[in-house]
Amino acid sequence: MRRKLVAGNWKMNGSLAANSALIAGIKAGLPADVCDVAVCVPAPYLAQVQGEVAGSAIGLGAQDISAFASGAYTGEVSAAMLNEFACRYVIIGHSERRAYHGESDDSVALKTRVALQAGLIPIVCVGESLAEREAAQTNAVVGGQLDVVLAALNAEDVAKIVVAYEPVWAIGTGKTATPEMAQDVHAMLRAKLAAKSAEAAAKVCILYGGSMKPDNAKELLGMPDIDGGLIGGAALKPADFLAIIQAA
Ligand SMILES: O=C(CO)COP(=O)(O)O
Repeated sequence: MRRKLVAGNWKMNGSLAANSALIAGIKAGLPADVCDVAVCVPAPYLAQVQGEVAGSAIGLGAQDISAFASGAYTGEVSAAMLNEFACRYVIIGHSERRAYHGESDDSVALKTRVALQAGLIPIVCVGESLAEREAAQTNAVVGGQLDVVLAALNAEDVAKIVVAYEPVWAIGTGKTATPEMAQDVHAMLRAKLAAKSAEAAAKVCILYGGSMKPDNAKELLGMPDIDGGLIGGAALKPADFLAIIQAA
């Protein structure tokens, strides 16, 4: 049985004061040992949040990682730097990075390898646009995105990744995939993992992301191949984030 993971993606939100209040609120209501919990925070706040989650069950994550180890890469944050702040997770290939920062499938695959080599757990994001869904391209697009990552990994490494299915049209829009729609894609992704390694497919958490809220979390998380959530807006409100954790 896979342990569920509920991860908050704070995106480019927060401030020193708001982060403290948010973490304090989550810690105050965090149920004991329900599921794995993480917050993926903007890089400048890694040190702050590392201190504030220390000793709690909340894991720390980053939102991107450099494909390079060090040197003349202005604006980049390396795996070694993430490790210095005790990051456990790193989001890779979020659709916002693919759309606004030219992140390609090949770069996502490379960054996934870099994260694994550094002992970080990559949360590899895949997802289709509305136009692609309407053109019945969902499985081809989403499956193709995962294929590029899987081609870059051996079976042992595949078992260490987390996959997040985030339909682009559901992110921040209030429109959620129905549990059945999400389950169909998750099952397709699980089959791709299984083609690489049955053992890995049984272990890998496949998260759903895209307007997951307290009122739809239970149904989504009740599907056989939905192993948790990658939460945007609702992760910025302690009560909502805690309700999703409770639903898991
Ligand atoms: O992009 C997401 C998480 O990475 C989802 O964002 P929302 O939960 O705000 O739709």
